[in-house]
Amino acid sequence: MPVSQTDPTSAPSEPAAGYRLGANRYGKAEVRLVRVDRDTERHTLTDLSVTSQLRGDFADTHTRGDNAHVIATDTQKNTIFAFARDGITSPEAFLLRLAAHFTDDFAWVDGGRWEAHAYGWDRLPSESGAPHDHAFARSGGETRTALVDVDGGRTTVLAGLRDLTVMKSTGSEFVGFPRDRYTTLPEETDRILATSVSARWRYADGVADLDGRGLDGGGLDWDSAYGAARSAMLTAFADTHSKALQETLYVMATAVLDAVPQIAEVRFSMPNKHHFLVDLAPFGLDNPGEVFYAADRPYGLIEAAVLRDGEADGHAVWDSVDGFC
Ligand SMILES: O=c1[nH]c(=O)c2[nH]c(=O)[nH]c2[nH]1
Repeated sequence: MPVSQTDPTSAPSEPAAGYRLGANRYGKAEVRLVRVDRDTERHTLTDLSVTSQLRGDFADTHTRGDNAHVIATDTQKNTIFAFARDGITSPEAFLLRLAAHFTDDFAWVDGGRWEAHAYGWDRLPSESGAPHDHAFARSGGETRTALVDVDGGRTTVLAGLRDLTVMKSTGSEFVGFPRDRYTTLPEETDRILATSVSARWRYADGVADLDGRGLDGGGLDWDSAYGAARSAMLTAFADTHSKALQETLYVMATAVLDAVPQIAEVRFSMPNKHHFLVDLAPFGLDNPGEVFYAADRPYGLIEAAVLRDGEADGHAVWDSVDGFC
C-alpha cells in the first residue's frame, strides 16, 4: 500500500556533534484489545494486550527532529485494531501478520518486536448447568504470551506462559546439599513443592519465515503447539518425583521439547514458594505434615534454559524479553 507523508512545518535541526545514536526501538505498548467472535450464538473471546515496536532507520527523528520515517505509535495502535477486524487465529499468527505488514510496507523498517499477553476467559454456567454462550469469568492468574522478533532477515517466535501457580503436596524432597556454618535447612524427604511457572519457548529458526511467508508457522498450528507444551510441562511437574526444583525444571523442559519437535529451546523462571511446617508443639499438638506457613518472601528463584542438541546458547531474541524469560 502506498505511503504518503505530510510536509514538515519546520526544518530539521542540526544534530549535536560528538555523539552517535545507539540501539533504539519504539512503538505502542500494551494495546488492550478484546475481540468477540459472534459467528454463531456461542460467542468466543480473544483478550490481548499487544505491544508493537519498530526498529530500522529512525536516526533522523532522534538526532534532527525529522519525523519522515516515524510511523506514529498511534498508527501502530490503529493497525492492531484494524487487523483484529479480520480475526485472530492465534496470538503468534496475529503478531506475525503485524510484523510482515510493518517490514513490507515501510522500506526503512528492518525489524521490530511484537508481543502479546493473552488473558483467558471461562464460560459461566447457565441455568441448565451448561457453559454459557456469552457470559464469562476471567480465568485464574495465568497469562499466555507470544513474541515475534524480526531482525533483518531473521524472524524468531517465542511462546510461553506466566504466573501459572502449581503445587504438589508430596513427591518432593531436597537432600544431599552441602552444609557449612551457615546452613540450618534440614534435609527434607517429603516436602511441599510449589511454584509459579513462567516459561517461554523458542521455535526453531525457519519455523516462521516472513520472507517465505511462513506466517502460519509452516503448517504449525500455534494453538495446538501451545496446548501440547503447556500440558507436557504440567504432567511432568505432577508425575515426576522431585529431588530439587532445578531437576523438576529440567524434566518439565525436556517434556516440552519432546512434545513439540519445532521447539528449539525452553526457558523457565520458577520461584520456589516455600511452605514451612508450623511447630505446633507449644500448643501441645503434633503436626504430621498438615499445617504449613506459606512464606511469601524471600523465595528461591530457579531459572534455566534447556536446549535441543545442536542449538547454540544465547540466541539474540532473549535480549528482547524482560528478565530471564
Ligand atoms: O529445590 C530446591 N532447590 C534449591 O536450590 C534450594 N535451596 C533451598 O534452600 N531449598 C531448595 N530447594
